[in-house]
Amino acid sequence: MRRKPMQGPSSNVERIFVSVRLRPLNEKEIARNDASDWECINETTIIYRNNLSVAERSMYPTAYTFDRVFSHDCTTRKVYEEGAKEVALSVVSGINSSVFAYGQTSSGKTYTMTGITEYSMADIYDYIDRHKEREFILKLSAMEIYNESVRDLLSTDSSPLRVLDDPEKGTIVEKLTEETLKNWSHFKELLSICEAQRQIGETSLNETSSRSHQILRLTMESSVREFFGNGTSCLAATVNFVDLAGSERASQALSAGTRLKEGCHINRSLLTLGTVIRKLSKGRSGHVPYRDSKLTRILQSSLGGNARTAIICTLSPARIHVEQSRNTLLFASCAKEVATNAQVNIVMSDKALVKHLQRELSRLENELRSSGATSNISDSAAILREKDIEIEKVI
Ligand SMILES: Nc1ncnc2c1ncn2[C@@H]1O[C@H](COP(=O)(O)OP(=O)(O)OP(=O)(O)O)[C@@H](O)[C@H]1O
Repeated sequence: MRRKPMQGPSSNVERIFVSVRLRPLNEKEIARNDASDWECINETTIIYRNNLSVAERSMYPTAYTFDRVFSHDCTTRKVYEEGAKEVALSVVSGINSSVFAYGQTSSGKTYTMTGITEYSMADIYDYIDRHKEREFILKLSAMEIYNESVRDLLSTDSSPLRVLDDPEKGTIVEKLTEETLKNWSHFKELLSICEAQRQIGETSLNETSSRSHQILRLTMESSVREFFGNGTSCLAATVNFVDLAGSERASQALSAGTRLKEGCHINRSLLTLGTVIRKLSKGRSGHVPYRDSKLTRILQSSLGGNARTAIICTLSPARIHVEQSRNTLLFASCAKEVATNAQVNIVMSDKALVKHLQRELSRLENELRSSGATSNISDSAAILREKDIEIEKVI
């Protein structure tokens, strides 16, 4: 069955929802007597508490405001409820969405995204339970971008996958496994496969530091049960859960050899992500270099395209990381200026499309008859001819 995505009636320009999550000092930092320099003073503002020198004061702000900030004692449940849920659950209404975690190594990206992915999935299953009148199909794929090469996290074959441009679907990852989810435990089983496959490296900053970008992608299709499989139209959308690798400089992680090479690639992808976000934050004029990295190519529609997007920027409170924390907040400040334009995605089967076009055809015929006007007759006849040709093409 050839399927044609159609734009739904609702289209919605909105900004990326940006939040900041401050983690508590960890045991090592406490043992080192590290000071905690950042404080969330209300639900939207985070401040730098340490005294700035005169020179610093002219260079750095002391207060930063976002859609939401989460202090060190906030639970991941709260971060999900107030920083990601609305965006992630758009998928049930046929709207593409993405939730990203951005921040330096050991700032809490994986900690945050693991919780958010599970809470979102639990809510999606809950939604399915409450909508017995609809039939749902959930498909999961998972990929890792490591040293600018894309790997399937649901396959034991670790050969790199090609990223291609498809005229209908946009950027696609060739041969990426897409598992149809049977139930919650199947989902958990697939998650543990991903976890085992993900490249784990050890750096001086975070003992289980992830050196790769991970994208978990859930595709959800749904249609009214009565008409399911009858060539009717359905809602279809994807939600991406993106756990980025650490944004720190390779040198700060005392990297060498392999780690250094990884660091460069990680930074190249994140550098491009930063450039794309910076360009988009200044409006849409000029070239946006999505194609300069695999990460931005694959996530292009989530960055200023047909998707709702939430970014959670994770922050270490320790004084030693102040430079990285400021970089993260700078990225977050740019991201909150970026607008996306999410639409409801209705996928039509050929049969449904023919029906839709036939209805359109008779609507135009009626309009033509009732108007009785002669001046527009040739235009209208041309439109009808076009519709006829379209119908012939899909039959
Ligand atoms: N908000 C938090 N509360 C308690 N512990 C946290 C919090 N955030 C992170 N941690 C702990 O800090 C450590 C580092 O977190 P995590 O692995 O999520 O960092 P990361 O940003 O994903 O790092 P990397 O980029 O290296 O993957 C983990 O042991 C995690 O359990």
